[in-house]
Amino acid sequence: MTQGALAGRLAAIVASVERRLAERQARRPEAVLERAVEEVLAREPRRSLAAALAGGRRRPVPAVIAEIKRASPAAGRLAGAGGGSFDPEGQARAYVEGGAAALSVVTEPDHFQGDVADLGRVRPLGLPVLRKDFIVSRYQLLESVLAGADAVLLIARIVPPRLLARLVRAAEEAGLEPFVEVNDRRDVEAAVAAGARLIGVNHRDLDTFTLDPGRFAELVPLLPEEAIRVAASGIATPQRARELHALGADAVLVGEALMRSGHPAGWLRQLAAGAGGGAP
Ligand SMILES: O=C(O)c1ccccc1NCC(=O)[C@H](O)[C@H](O)COP(=O)(O)O
Repeated sequence: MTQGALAGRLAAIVASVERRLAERQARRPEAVLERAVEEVLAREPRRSLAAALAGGRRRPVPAVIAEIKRASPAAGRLAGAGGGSFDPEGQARAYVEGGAAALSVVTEPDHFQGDVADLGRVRPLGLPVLRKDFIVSRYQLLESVLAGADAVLLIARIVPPRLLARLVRAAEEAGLEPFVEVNDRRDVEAAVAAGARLIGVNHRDLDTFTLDPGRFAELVPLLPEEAIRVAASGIATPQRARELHALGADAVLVGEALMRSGHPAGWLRQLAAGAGGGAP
């Protein structure tokens, strides 16, 4: 189903996603989800992530997709790291107060301690909600609508180009906006061929989980002018977000720095004020 040549750690993540997916598919047929999706979309139209980020290059500061990430393979536990329990809605409210344009929620449970129910917990706050997971099938797209997502991450690295194109179309047909993440030139070609409008350049190497801070600058000239360009991962300070904006990012996607910050609204306001500097 997915890319045959996935390396060790990424392959392990995708394998556990596929195992859980097969269990859910066996319990609940896709046709049942399809009917439920129609009802949800009739009741609750989706919000546009693209509209929230469009034109970011021409604004004084980039739009921010602020992420709820409970843990990650690279960083370990991030939510409630100080010992307290984690309140995803409270965290998202701080992002809204700080002026975030959209919310991202990492939902993968085994390696990121994610919870798909967080999508529904933050949806009432009114911003477009991006589901970040390892999507390899249409079934997960339907689940994403039902859980409260407006947009879904599609990682070019983990699926062959033809499946990527099918998932982009299937996401749109399900009422979702596809956000295609790229790591290298080959991924960019696949994203463009798939018709992606929202493209995220991830600084994190998905095989080694190490960060390559030069990746956005390297790949941005290959992105179509009309694409909405997002720089993602390893953005530790407002100053770094401004540098990526100067390189042509409409938006930045920030997870760990906001999760670790004692004052995420302040972090975001510092970016909006153009103050830059270290992490608040
Ligand atoms: O975060 C990880 O360690 C990770 C490892 C393997 C695949 C994906 C991973 N992260 C998903 C993301 O895309 C990031 O959460 C997102 O770009 C935010 O990055 P950061 O600001 O560095 O938390």
